[in-house]
Amino acid sequence: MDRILVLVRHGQSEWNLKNLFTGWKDPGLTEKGVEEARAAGRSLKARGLNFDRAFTSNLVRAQHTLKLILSELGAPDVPTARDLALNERDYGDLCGLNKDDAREKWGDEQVHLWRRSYDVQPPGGESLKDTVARVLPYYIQAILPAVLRGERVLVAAHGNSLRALVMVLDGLTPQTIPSLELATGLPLVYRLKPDSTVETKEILHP
Ligand SMILES: O=C(O)[C@@H](CO)OP(=O)(O)O
Repeated sequence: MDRILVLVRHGQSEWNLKNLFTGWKDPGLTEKGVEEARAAGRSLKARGLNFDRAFTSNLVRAQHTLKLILSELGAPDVPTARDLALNERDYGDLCGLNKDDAREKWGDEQVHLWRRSYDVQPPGGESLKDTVARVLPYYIQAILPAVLRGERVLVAAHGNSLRALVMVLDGLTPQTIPSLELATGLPLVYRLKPDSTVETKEILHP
């Protein structure tokens, strides 16, 4: 039985392009983001992958990415669940600020801690640890059972909600997680063992 789990970060958003902290704000994809999502669909197709079930967040950039991928695969009607458990990390008071302006104001090191550390919370927002605490229960209750039933599952979500998931899947630690960056629109293809650990992982480049 195949236990396929594919994770894709949404394509470039309007606020990624403007270099703004985004979090739970809801900008759409740029033209480049649309093209990245289509390219992700094409690489999944070229790899012979199709899906029985999909999961996404309640933010449009992830939903639109999923829609474009499924349309490239010629499978627009794959049953899809949307849940805010998969939303981007809430960046709190940083939302809408330019990341370079934030570095000028608070320094590179502090901004890096807010963006990439495991447990430093941005003001009013969620740390990655907080994000893991909502993504992981949803993964265990909703996503993993489908994968273990043999359904091929696609998850279209966000940089930090997926870093939370990859941290668990890849067994990364609070010390090693800061160096994990997920590119927009690059599918991570996991094949799981029956005990839900990772058998193989592959990154699909266009
Ligand atoms: O702004 C955000 O919400 C995220 C993702 O774009 O940014 P970062 O990569 O800094 O965590």
